[in-house]
Amino acid sequence: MATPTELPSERVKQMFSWTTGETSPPSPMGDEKESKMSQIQFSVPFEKQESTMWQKRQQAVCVRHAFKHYGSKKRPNHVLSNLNMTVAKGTIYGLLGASGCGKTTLLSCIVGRRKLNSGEIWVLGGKPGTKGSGVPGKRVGYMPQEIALYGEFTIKETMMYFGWIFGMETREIAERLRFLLDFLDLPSENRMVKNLSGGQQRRVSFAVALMHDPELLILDEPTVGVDPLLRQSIWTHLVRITSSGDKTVIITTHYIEEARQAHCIGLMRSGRLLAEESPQALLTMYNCISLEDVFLKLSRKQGQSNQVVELNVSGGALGLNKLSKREEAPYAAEDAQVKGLNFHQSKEVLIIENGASSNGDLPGKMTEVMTTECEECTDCFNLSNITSRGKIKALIQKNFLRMWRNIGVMLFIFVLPVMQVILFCLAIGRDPSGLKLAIVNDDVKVINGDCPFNSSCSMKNLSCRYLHQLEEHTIKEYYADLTSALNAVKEGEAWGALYFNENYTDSLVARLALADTADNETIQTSEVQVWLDMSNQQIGLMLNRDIQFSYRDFAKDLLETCDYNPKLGDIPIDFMDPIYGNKNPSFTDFVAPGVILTIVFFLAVALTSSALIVERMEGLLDRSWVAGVSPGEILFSHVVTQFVVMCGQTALVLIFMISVFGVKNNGNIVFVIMLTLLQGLCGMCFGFVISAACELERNAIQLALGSFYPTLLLSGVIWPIEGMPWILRYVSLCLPLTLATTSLRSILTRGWPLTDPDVYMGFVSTLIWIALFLVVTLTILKFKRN
Ligand SMILES: Nc1ncnc2c1ncn2[C@@H]1O[C@H](COP(=O)(O)OP(=O)(O)OP(=O)(O)O)[C@@H](O)[C@H]1O
Repeated sequence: MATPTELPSERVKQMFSWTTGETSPPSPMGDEKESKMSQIQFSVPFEKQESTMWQKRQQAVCVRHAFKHYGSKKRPNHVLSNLNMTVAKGTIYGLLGASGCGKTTLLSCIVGRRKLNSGEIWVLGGKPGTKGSGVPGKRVGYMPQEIALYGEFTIKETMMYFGWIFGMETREIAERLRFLLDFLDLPSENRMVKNLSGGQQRRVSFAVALMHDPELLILDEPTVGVDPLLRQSIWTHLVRITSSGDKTVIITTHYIEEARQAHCIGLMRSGRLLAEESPQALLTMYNCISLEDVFLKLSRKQGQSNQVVELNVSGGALGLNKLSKREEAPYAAEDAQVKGLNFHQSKEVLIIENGASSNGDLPGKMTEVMTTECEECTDCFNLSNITSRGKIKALIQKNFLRMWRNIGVMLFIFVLPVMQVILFCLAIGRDPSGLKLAIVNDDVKVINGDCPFNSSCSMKNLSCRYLHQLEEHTIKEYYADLTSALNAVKEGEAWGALYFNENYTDSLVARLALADTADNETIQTSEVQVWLDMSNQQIGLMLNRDIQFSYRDFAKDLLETCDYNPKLGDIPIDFMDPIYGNKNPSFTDFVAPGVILTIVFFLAVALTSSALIVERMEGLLDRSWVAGVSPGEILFSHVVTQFVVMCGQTALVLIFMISVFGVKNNGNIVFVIMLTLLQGLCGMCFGFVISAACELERNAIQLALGSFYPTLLLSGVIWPIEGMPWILRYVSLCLPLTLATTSLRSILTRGWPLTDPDVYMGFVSTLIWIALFLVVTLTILKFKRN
């Protein structure tokens, strides 16, 4: 591009006549810029020109009246304020500005990662994010400021991953990799990214952006941490790829002087472009010897006059306009000094190898003309679609590799569920044993714990015969008197005290003989008196049950040995064989179905809840999105990976529960497996919701952990929901684990088939929850992407 000093008078005249309508409009980029220069130099008042759709589409990037703020509408942080930018095709555009002035924000809007609050952006003839625009997608190569690489990948795997996402063939990727390794002086392709130095990692990140040879290369500080020689060779490469005219580069850098090699420089401050010129033009216009001085001059000027020299393209004519104070409100309080630029670094002298770049000439060439003015640009480009299979392959392989390379994750996936099952089966549901009972037996003299009795039809020492039945779970300790026995219970040395009075055997025989004619005293003295510590419900109820059942067994045994019908000793209720379960039901069998589902559900939640967050925080999600990966594809790849993991987890959990620890399964194992897998998927989808909703990993962990207990308590896993207040019962039914637990319990303990409502409702509710979670996740991801 011609610099102002080089502008021939004829050309200026031509431009002047264009503004007054004497000639047809010249080419958009060159003439807009030249018009601006002429306005500066010759103070010619330009009339407003409308920037046509045609003109906007001719540029590689065209930004008009861009406004962008972060934060709420009430307290917005304005980052872009009426910014206009024009990047011609086939040029290198250096975007310079102090730290925090909005460069990254502008770039993320250009690549379609963020949306403007108002204004418009045209990239390669289309609007980013619209169907068919190819942006985000493979038309753009984006190197974000952060490293944004998978640390556990080798350089080769990194290239394969992004190459497949861009739809490249493996062979093509390998060839490109060889070139990039050599060009960027990278170490062996088998080195892990996390083991590379910071500078090497940045170069790998740069290589990823170059990988697919995109039409538009957007580089956010690519030369940070790169030595001067390599930095120069990067610039030389950029100049080379743009020289053909069909590749464009936008680059931000804090090394201001290196930007001399750009064809055009945009000086940005406080969300606007102060100038947009070729380096040579800037130096001449502001009479400076370095770009750094130009920037300082412009910034000081802006601060001193409290006016912004703004690139105003409203209506299409570029010009440096003075804004009124009112318009300048966002800047009024801002310090006039330049903030944060690394000026000390930019002093470095660079060897300009390429003449074309140093003299400021633009090698830009106008490519195909877009004549249709379709806003959504659906049919504007006939791009070959990016192979979805390649993307899915890349995403799935990435998920597996990340898991495989992380020992902690592998242990979490396969060892933790087994440990949980083993601990559950060993620690929960077994009857307590070795419970001490303090016994005072005034009926029989007990010496050294020996309480003698005759097991034939004898009516002697019946207290000892009864105590013999009370063998299970208990340890009997004999005390001399009732006071010391009760003290033992009070002090926690025994769980209960049993007292037999001195006439116990005689009174019991009399009671049996006299039946309904027995007097109260006989009845009273024939009773065993029991004091239990009921502070522990499980132990108290079990001892209560054992003491009663032992009496029944003792009475039946006595009657039988004396040739009476033993049934006379039983209560007149006959409990037949249970229809489901057994006469002595196990708590383990009751809890096991819920525990199986809880383990699989929450392991999946834990595994996925931070998956997207970690990628998002490391900038990886952004990079994948800019490369054209959709939220749906990301979710799908996680679903596939998780499903494989869940198959392994389900197999381990069921094998240990059913085969090793003997939890009863009276139903069809296929339905047991299916329901467990579905619950795993449901947990995974819940994890996605958390992952999509939370910005920070710690919030995700808090939410996942926070949801664990309420779900466990309310889902009828450890206590029947019939015991809850009725409102809670309804809440419980609305949770993802409740109906599934009931369903699995019905299959395992009752052996019910899928046609039973109790069973199929578990499947139906799980499927509904999966769909709901997926919809919510996709909605959040899409919302956040916008
Ligand atoms: N996600 C975000 N939420 C809120 N504010 C943000 C966000 N991203 C950036 N900002 C703010 O927007 C302003 C511009 O940030 P941006 O990253 O675009 O600057 P930059 O010019 O690229 O800076 P640097 O050169 O240091 O990278 C800063 O004040 C920053 O704090």
